[in-house]
Amino acid sequence: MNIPVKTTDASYDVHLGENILHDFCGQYKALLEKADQLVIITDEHVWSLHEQYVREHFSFPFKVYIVPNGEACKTFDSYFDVQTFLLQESCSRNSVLFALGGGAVGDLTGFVAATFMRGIPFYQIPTTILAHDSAVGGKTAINHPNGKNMIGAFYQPQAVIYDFHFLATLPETEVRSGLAEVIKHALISDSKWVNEFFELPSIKSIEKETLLKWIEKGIRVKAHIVELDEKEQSYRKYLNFGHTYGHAIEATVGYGKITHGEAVMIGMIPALMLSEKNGNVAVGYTEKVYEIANRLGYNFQHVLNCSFEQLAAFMLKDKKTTNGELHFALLQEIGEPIVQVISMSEVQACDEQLRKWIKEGI
Ligand SMILES: NC(=O)c1ccc[n+]([C@@H]2O[C@H](COP(=O)([O-])OP(=O)(O)OC[C@H]3O[C@@H](n4cnc5c(N)ncnc54)[C@H](O)[C@@H]3O)[C@@H](O)[C@H]2O)c1
Ligand SMILES: O=C(O)C(=O)C[C@@H](O)[C@H](O)[C@H](O)COP(=O)(O)O
Ligand SMILES: [Zn+2]
Repeated sequence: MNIPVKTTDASYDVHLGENILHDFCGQYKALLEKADQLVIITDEHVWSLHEQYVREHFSFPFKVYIVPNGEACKTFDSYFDVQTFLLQESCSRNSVLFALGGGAVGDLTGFVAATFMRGIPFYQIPTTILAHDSAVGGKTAINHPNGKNMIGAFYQPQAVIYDFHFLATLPETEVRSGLAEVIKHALISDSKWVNEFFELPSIKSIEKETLLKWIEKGIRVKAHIVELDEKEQSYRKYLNFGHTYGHAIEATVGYGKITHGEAVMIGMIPALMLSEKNGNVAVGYTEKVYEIANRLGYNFQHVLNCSFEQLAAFMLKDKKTTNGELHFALLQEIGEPIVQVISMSEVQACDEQLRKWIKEGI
């Protein structure tokens, strides 16, 4: 199956399916044969699990560069190391990169591609559930101690090859992390879809077919919003639902010490509280989401390891903050996102409520 993405900068397809890597090589043969070098950027863990599959199904000669696992690769050091590798291997403007991994590898590789010799083509080969979000839409970045994804570019891939084969090796923690962005896509687009999550007894109970259907729906939501607003001037801010507080949690706890998805799930709780207060979301809805999040094993204890002052300092540096004003993605109704200016004291009230729930239960 293909989902087309058409932005002002680019048009490309997201290819979805089981064992599609080989077919992709056939489909893009003419294009890829023109490149002087193909370089796969991946992380240690993904390569140790999937090297054999890739060697068997990627039908062109390629070089591989291995970066540290997960968030540890979204650093200036890794960025520099990959660029150095490309230069040492005499890569040129005619070379092509492949990001094989989760969102961290994808964000790093995309940023390298955007800047190597002022831009070379790259393909996303996502291997996590979370990357149904990160591989689509062209946000690329590395982190800075002052904030998440602070150094980056909007740079669209040539195509996304989402081969479900890779998902089989994901541990439960990463399924949980990816599911948070799926739930985000549901909350900002479709209240009936959200109800499906309320019925889940556990992460383990999710059937593969259901998960793949949700991934596809999530990609469609993301692609639609990116098409409307590629550079995040308006609608794209909706995709940041849960991220103002979530990114602050991630930066305070320490990059890689909490999964991105867990931080986003935590961040969606204050965003939902604000949506009850300022929008028409039914009073009590946030409690329901908090309960299901706990049932699915999201760990809210991380909040207690962060002071509100630390979180506030990061929220003030959020990319959506302008002139000291927090622009929060909220919901007018479930499935109907909006962006509102929110005062820090309103966020603090939600933070206090959340801490109370974590310490005392609802
Ligand atoms: N660009 C965007 O639009 C966007 C959207 C959402 C998230 N993100 C970014 O994506 C990152 C999080 O994504 P993620 O969780 O996919 O990233 P990740 O690359 O950190 O992967 C998470 C972990 O799973 C491992 N892993 C990857 N594939 C695996 C597989 N098939 N089997 C077993 N283990 C596997 C990795 O080695 C890593 O340890 C964050 O940095 C976040 O900021 C970006
Ligand atoms: O694609 C987008 O736009 C998003 O906001 C998707 C988010 O899930 C993702 O985490 C993104 O990287 C956050 O972007 P940022 O601009 O807040 O760093
Ligand atoms: Zn995210």
